[in-house]
Amino acid sequence: MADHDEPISKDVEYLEDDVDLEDLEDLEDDEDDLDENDDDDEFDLSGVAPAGAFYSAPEGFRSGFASFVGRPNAGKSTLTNALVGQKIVITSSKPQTTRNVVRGIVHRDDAQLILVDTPGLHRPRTLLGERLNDLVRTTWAEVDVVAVCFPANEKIGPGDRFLVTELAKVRRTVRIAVATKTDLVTPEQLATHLMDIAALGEETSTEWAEIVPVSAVAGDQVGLLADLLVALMPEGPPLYPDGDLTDAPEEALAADLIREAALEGVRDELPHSIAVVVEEMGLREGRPDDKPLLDIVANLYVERDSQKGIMIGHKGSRLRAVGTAARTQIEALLGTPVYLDLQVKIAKDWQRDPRQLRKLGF
Ligand SMILES: Nc1nc2c(ncn2[C@@H]2O[C@H](COP(=O)(O)OP(=O)(O)OP(=O)(O)O)[C@@H](O)[C@H]2O)c(=O)[nH]1
Repeated sequence: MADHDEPISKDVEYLEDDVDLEDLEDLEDDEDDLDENDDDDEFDLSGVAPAGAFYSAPEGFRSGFASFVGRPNAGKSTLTNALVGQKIVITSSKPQTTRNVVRGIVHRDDAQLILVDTPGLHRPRTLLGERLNDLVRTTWAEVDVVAVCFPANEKIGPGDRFLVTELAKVRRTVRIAVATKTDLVTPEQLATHLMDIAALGEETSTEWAEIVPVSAVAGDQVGLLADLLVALMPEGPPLYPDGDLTDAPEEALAADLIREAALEGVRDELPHSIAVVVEEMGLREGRPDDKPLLDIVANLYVERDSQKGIMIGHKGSRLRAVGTAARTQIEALLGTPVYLDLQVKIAKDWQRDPRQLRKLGF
């Protein structure tokens, strides 16, 4: 009988704690060394312009940060992609697949809008859940505008109320409401939805600076939403070079795309058990300039042996399909042919283990 694991990975590996105190102390020593060098001309920065001064801006230029929030599946990632005009944030029909804060950048003649895509806020059940909620609140306090997404095809419910109430605790940040997926409802249903959003605002003492209906899929009102967001940004120079679409490291984008591919067709608890870490990424040496090849070595972590079997599939068929789908997406994003070495590993109960969470980047 064939061993299903055979072509992919023979051994079951557990994560090791590879950050130890000694490493941290070494780092502190290095910082001391730098301090001692303060007088050295070697660190002369006089020729370097201050941050923001690299990019000149016309009068009245605006720049700032906006974050889309909302219940899982509300359409936040799809909207970010529609605004930026290129696929940079993973979208999936499974809830809560967006873990990283990935920014999309909208470049316009009059403004630069930096979109921060956060995970959904939810009642925490695990340590991971708590950390994610902290991350969300920190993001809310730092951005210029928080845009709460309410899918038009779903009734406003306790989850939305919880989120808007939590958001009300963050002072200063401007709030707007976005009614998403308007292509899925009739004008009458949309009108009711918009009134429900207004009522929720009153109930939670939230002042919506705008209430905007959009459909990212139909491309309806996406431009208007961009205009409204820009109008709410402070005046200031562009913060990123022209042409940058995201400042997330390419490793994180690749890891997201692998996770997205792995999530296709799996159910129940498994989506929450998957984490992807890109271990290595680099252009293969010795290739002709016109035929580059990007090598990516990635590990897909699950929590249990049974899940590993599901991920790998019969004779490795599922993992191969995931690898091919992910590779195609990464190639499209980065514009370089990719060789993807993908292995499935077990990190036992990683969602509940602080050491493992750190190792996996949370
Ligand atoms: N019909 C329609 N579907 C949409 C629209 N926007 C998003 N969707 C679909 O809704 C689902 C969820 O969209 P996402 O953008 O991944 O939602 P999200 O809010 O980022 O989800 P999480 O990351 O799980 O919080 C996907 O299947 C999208 O294709 C829209 O404007 N119209």
